Amino acid sequence: MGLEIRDLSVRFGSVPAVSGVNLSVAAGEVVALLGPSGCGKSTMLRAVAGLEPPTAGGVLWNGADLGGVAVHRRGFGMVFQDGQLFPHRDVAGNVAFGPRMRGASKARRRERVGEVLELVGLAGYERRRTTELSGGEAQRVALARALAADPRVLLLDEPLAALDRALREQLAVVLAELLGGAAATALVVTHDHDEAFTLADRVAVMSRGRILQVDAPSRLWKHPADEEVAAFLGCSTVLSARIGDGLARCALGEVAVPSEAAGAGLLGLRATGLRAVRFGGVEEEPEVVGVVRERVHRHDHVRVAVTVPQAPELGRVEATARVDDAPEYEEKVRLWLNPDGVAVIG
Ligand SMILES: Nc1ncnc2c1ncn2[C@@H]1O[C@H](COP(=O)(O)OP(=O)(O)OP(=O)(O)O)[C@@H](O)[C@H]1O
Repeated sequence: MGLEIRDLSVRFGSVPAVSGVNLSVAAGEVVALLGPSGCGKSTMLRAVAGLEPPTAGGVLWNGADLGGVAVHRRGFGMVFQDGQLFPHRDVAGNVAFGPRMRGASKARRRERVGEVLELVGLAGYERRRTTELSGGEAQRVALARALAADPRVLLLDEPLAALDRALREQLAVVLAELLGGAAATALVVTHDHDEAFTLADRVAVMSRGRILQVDAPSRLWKHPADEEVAAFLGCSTVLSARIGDGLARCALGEVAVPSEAAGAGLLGLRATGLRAVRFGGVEEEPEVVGVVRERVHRHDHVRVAVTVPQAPELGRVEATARVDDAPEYEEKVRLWLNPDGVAVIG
């Protein structure tokens, strides 16, 4: 029950934007569609809303096919990147739109507007003009407007993308709480990993019109289904390993893995999965040594690329070092694997 997307395809002329996608969103569940630009996320959301006719397949709500059901009769609420508030109405006028369309009394509308503005943290904003709101406030009003109509499903298309990074991170947490608190059923399109992982119960990774994997964030992070998903989730190095007893052994050493898997496997390493530490030649040479070939200062760490003399086949491998003791260019460093940045592929 809930929302079901079944064998959905949408073509634009010769462009297959969405190709045979299956996905279900249970009542009260938040699912994020995550993928690079042009992979078909927005088209899929628009097809669910009824704004884009499917070439094949369809969308069901609680088992009933929505094929012939017009956009405004689907009972879905939409929020876009730029809010699209009605400029000639104040905040209350925008938020009351849904309840007014459904014939709610004036008193009930006022009550509902107060409730949802409170929910999005904008109590008292009723009479504000939409042109005088900050970007973050405008998006919260857009969300309030969608929520006020008591939608069966919220469809959010990059709801925070127009905001600056700090505000985006802050509002993602607010939105996650809000969706959870309202037990909302939602499908959220985003190209931002952190946003998807913050908001969603499950994340669907899309590429070229298809869904590659749908899983809970923690599972997706530790067990990407294949190398493409792993690369998309930031694994810049893939290397073979022997896995057993909760340990993976590879050319860069040993690391704890949560995998039940045993035998030959593939590890995906994010830069945070490999730490580069100076040893200055004072101590005995460590087991796994890298030579720094590139270094870039990032906000809270130094990103280095190293070559590993004992595993030249890996080429340059990304690793992280501490800001306050960052190795120099060409310096030899001790390498160790950090389980937080290591995924078991497949
Ligand atoms: N109205 C349209 N007419 C023709 N082609 C379209 C149309 N809308 C989208 N496309 C094409 O369909 C594909 C998927 O586009 P879509 O906007 O769904 O991707 P997206 O993943 O949402 O990308 P972004 O993150 O950049 O918004 C792209 O190749 C795009 O160029």
